[in-house]
Amino acid sequence: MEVFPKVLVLGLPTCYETLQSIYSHKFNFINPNSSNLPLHQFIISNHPPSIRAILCSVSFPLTADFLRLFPSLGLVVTTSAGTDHIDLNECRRLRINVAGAGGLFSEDVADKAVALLIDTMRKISAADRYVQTRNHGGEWDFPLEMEVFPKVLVLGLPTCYETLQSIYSHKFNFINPNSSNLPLHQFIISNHPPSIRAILCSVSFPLTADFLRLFPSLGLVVTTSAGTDHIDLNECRRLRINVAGAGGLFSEDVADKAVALLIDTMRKISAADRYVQTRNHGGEWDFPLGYKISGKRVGIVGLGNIGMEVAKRMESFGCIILYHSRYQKSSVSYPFYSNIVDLATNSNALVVCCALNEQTKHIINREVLLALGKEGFIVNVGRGGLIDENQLVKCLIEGEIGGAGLDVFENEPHVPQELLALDNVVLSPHCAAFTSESVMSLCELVGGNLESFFSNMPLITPLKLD
Ligand SMILES: O=CC(=O)O
Repeated sequence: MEVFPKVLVLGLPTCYETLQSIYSHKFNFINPNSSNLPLHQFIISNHPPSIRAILCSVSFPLTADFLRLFPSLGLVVTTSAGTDHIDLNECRRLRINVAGAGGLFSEDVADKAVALLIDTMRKISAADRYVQTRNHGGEWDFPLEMEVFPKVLVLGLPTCYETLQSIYSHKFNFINPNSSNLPLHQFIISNHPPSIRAILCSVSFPLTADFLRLFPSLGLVVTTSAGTDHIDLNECRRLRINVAGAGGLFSEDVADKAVALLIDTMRKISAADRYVQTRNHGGEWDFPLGYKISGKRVGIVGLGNIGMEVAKRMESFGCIILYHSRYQKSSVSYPFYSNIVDLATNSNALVVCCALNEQTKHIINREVLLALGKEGFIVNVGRGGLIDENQLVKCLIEGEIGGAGLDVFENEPHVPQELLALDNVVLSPHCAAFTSESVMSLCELVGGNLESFFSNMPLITPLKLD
């Protein structure tokens, strides 16, 4: 055999066994794997100056030092298309020829690339594992979502979510903790928090600083509300997380609801309904009188978009509008009260529709309620925390104010039990913003903000954070 040229085999190429069976009558393959000697000793024992060719796979790095062990080396043949495991500069310097697999594998590698892509996007292997390992007999519940869609974590199950999901699930991979039995924290961990770049939330989920910090790649919070008091905006600013809200989308709907609550409490609409529904004697009607709307002085707390819409509506009922706001507005002629107790003293009804923040928390306290008086009414469509709820309940029970229409509460979804027994109170489950129409518009707005964010375009309703 010594007459056949020596070929040193390194990294045991996949094709070696076949190659050997075909070519061993032409080449003397020197294979370190067939020996127990350490590689270096094996090479020395095979007289390196007699080796003129090396056959190698990608798994063996042919370094300059290694190549220099073979003073007669004239050829390196690698069984790969790539040659990054070979010091080509040294080959050039030592005039060693190099032969690779060229384009031999292109079609096979391309086939595999396509297979991997389809497998990851269509979850072929995951589906196989699912069928192999699932050991219960229930319905198939293999997820459709393709991981290539950007993930959007959904928190507080926004009212518009079902519609949004039906319209946008071909664009976003909505991750909804309510669809899982895992506790929230565990659900989040199982969804790889660094892969989550957007959160969609409702007012009912407090986005605290600690929570936001769970997501190192978070770039967007979209809330389905106009109010943003449930979000730590300072932390969003610090972490450079964009925030998009509903903007003025709901102003008319919320104003309609405020007017409805005011008229309901003053004219006792819900109470009248209860009276007719539950009265079980056949005698005369003896339902108590309500109050005329026209001519009443309506004090608006917070003359923003919603406040302006309430003012417009109540003016058309013949009411006189007064207001309290952070600043006096030069664009309106309604009397401005910088002191809210003075506003209450001069109003028959207060409609609370400002944002909740450190300055406005409990802006309606006992003093304001007493100033409003025994025939005064209050409506809250802002946030529960704007009113000191304990004091409100007390004043209602003690007859210190005439009645209240409440869409919001301090500790939602908790509603103080005492309120349920009162006939001069109208209650609503924080839904002033939502109508069939506004929910459709909200879906478009939320979807538009998500699309803008993921295509690096400006948000439609960005919140100014600085
Ligand atoms: O309360 C609802 C909202 O802020 O939009």
